[in-house]
Amino acid sequence: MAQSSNSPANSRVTSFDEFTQLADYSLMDSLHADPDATTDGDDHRSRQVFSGHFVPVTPTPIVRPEYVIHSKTLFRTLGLSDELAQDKAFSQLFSGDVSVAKPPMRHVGWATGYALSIYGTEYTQQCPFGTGNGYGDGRAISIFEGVFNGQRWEMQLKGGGPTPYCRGADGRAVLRSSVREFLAQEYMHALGVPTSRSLTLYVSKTETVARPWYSPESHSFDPDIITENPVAITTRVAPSFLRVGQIELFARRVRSNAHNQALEELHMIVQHVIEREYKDEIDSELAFSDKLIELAQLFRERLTRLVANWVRVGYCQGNFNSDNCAAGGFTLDYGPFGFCEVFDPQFQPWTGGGHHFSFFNQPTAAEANFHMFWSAIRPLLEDNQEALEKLDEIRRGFQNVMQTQMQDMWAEKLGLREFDHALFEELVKLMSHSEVDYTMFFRELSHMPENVSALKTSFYFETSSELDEQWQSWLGRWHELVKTGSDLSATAKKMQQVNPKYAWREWLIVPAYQQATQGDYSLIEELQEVLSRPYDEQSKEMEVKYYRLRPKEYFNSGGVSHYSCSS
Ligand SMILES: Nc1ncnc2c1ncn2[C@@H]1O[C@H](COP(=O)(O)OP(=O)(O)OP(=O)(O)O)[C@@H](O)[C@H]1O
Ligand SMILES: [Mg+2]
Repeated sequence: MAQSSNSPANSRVTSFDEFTQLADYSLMDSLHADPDATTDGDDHRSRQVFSGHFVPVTPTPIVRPEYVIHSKTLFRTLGLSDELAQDKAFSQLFSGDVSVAKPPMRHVGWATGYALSIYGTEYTQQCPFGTGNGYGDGRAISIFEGVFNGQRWEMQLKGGGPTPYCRGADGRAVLRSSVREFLAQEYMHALGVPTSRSLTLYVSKTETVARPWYSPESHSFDPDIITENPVAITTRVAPSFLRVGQIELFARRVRSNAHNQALEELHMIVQHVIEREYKDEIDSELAFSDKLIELAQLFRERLTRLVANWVRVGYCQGNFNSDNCAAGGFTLDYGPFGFCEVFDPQFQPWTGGGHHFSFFNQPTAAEANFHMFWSAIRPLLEDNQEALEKLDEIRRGFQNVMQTQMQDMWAEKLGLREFDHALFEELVKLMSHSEVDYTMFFRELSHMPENVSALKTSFYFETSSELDEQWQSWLGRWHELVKTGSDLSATAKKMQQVNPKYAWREWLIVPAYQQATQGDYSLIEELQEVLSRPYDEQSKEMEVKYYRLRPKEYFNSGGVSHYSCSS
């Protein structure tokens, strides 16, 4: 990738001063700031934001911050030395105190507004003003945009205090959800699934907020107690945090003729999406209408591939609304997520999510988001019938492309050259009947067993001899098909590269954030380590500890098998 002309090469950044030198706001400066905002960003009250692409706002630092963890992997990618994570000024900055910033870095961060569509239906009720003008980053504040080794990244605090979009809430995130988000982002990256990344995590030693949650050993569906939780700030990093909902917000303003710059602001934000997320793939010489066609094509490709990847690794985004759908086609918002343990196509860990966002419904949820994206960029082509037709064709083709991505993914997971419909249908039935552990089952299958007995370590349910026979015959047919590919050991090896050994198991994450509340971060570190190499066999000790079926007591267990989004 080309080195940006005004950024120094940063082979290794060892000091805070060097870090701040990498700030570069040239792209975001091309956008409109909210004309009603104070320039020093100190207005944190919930209010309507009528125009502009972002609101300058300062974060509110957490009180007495303490370092918990940083991502060594991401630090390496960015060229930051590990020591920086515990540097005084760096720690202050990423626990919300932007006053330490030195030019060219700025003392003010920014939050963005976005619209919300749930499963393709537009909502404004979530906005306290009923207009949609008060909905957006309520507790996410970007504080840095810069170029690291030629690549542009944005850094965003989550839990950095209220913004005008806070809707009267505290703008905070609790330690529990911050630990989950921190670990899950890096786990997804290690699995090879496009995602926002984790930079750092700091917790307050004294500041707490109250949230509904589950009492110990609760079987309640909804939270049954209110608990005080330490507040924390995780910083996430991505090429941008532009969401489908953001493009929608500007398109809605065009439709309602909200102000006379509405169409221009929509144009600008879409141009910005191209610049930030698709620059390397879209020829800058193309006419804008052709760029839009390319953008739609590329986003469809990324989104369908993303969702196929989610299903491959057992990930469920329990609230896949357009405001949680990154325009760059990567995973965003690790609140209502979970990973499927006991195989269930309708798995949905988030109690507020409903069936439509369950595990196997994700392709349909993605299509609804793509639909909103398509209808949001359409006004930009209104005077170009030919381009509109091309765009509509891309929209119509979503389902086919999605299906192909899913079938290719299943074929890969099963070590087959081609997807086999009958074999797959039968497998889904058997996996459901035997209540298999999704991750362990495919991992065991990657060792090419001839006999069903070898798969039973992944079963939660004692199978009948009849079911065993069905498995045996399925295995026979599978082996026949596998044989038509390359040699068995090469296939096994390939399968082990798409079927992870180490899964996200919520009951193994819970103790990590609980111990962190007591100031012990060792389990978080251990999890970071195990989850950074999910396809490797790792040590016997790690296998015994982490390659395990979920124990009985964690079924139907509030905060473990299901949870509300009290984050
Ligand atoms: N404690 C809070 N204070 C202010 N706003 C909040 C708070 N919790 C959630 N929100 C806002 O409510 C909306 C819905 O919450 P949701 O859980 O999807 O988001 P999130 O997890 O905070 O954000 P993101 O999508 O940025 O990861 C978001 O716009 C979010 O900014
Ligand atoms: Mg969200």
